Amino acid sequence: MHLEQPAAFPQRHTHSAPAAVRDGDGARRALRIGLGGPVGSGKTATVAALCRTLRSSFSLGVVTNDIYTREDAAYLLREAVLPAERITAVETGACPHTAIRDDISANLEAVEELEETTGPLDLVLIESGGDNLTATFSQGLVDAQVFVIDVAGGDDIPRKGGPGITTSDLLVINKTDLAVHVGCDLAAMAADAEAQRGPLPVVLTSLAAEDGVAPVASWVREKLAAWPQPRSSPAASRA
Ligand SMILES: Nc1nc2c(ncn2[C@@H]2O[C@H](COP(=O)(O)OP(=O)(O)OP(=O)(O)O)[C@@H](O)[C@H]2O)c(=O)[nH]1
Repeated sequence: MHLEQPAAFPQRHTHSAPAAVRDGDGARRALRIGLGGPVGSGKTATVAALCRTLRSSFSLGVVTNDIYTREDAAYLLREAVLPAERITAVETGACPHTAIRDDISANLEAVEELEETTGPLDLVLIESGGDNLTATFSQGLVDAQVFVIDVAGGDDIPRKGGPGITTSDLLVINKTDLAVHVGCDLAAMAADAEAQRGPLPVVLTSLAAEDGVAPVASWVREKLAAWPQPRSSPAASRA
């Protein structure tokens, strides 16, 4: 889904960081993808579905962010989407965006520890706590970011803009199965999103459907294919 970029299209400031794929020892590090978006839009459900879809092909790790709890990590552990040692939680104790943008040290530590203890990993998914439309990840923390909104939040959300909607590397409009129940015009919502994003991709998902995460998984596979260095053995990440 693409439209030509409007003349007044805002400058991107959160796009993929240049690939710094080697750590201090010259070893390859995992691709880091951040998932942000409003409360309840389906971030954890997307992470869970991505793990189930990709875990047989890639070596995965997950870092979740919650304000006061470890609920998202607990959910992923209960669902056994990955072995327990591959899922870790950061309690932000403040607005979620602080920990993914302003002071990323706790998240960076969590990612690095995951890689040290369970690596080499191909991909680390970092889920932000639910926040508003302004929350984006620091380029120092992630290589690419996905912004998840949902139809139940209102079909005018793409028109409201904000950096997650206009500049994320992938915009996911989730819960399309609910569109009919909340009177959402999916085509208009997608068109508004495309108008805001110019050439940046938008996908529609329903995680209630079997393999509903497929469009996001395809995008992640493309990112992984473009990530330098050979893949490590996927066997260790199988749940
Ligand atoms: N009908 C429907 N429900 C969904 C879909 N995706 C997620 N949900 C449900 O929406 C609720 C919230 O999903 P989560 O994945 O926890 O949302 P989240 O963005 O991680 O929420 P926070 O971490 O609290 O911000 C859960 O009850 C999910 O089962 C979908 O595509 N369709």
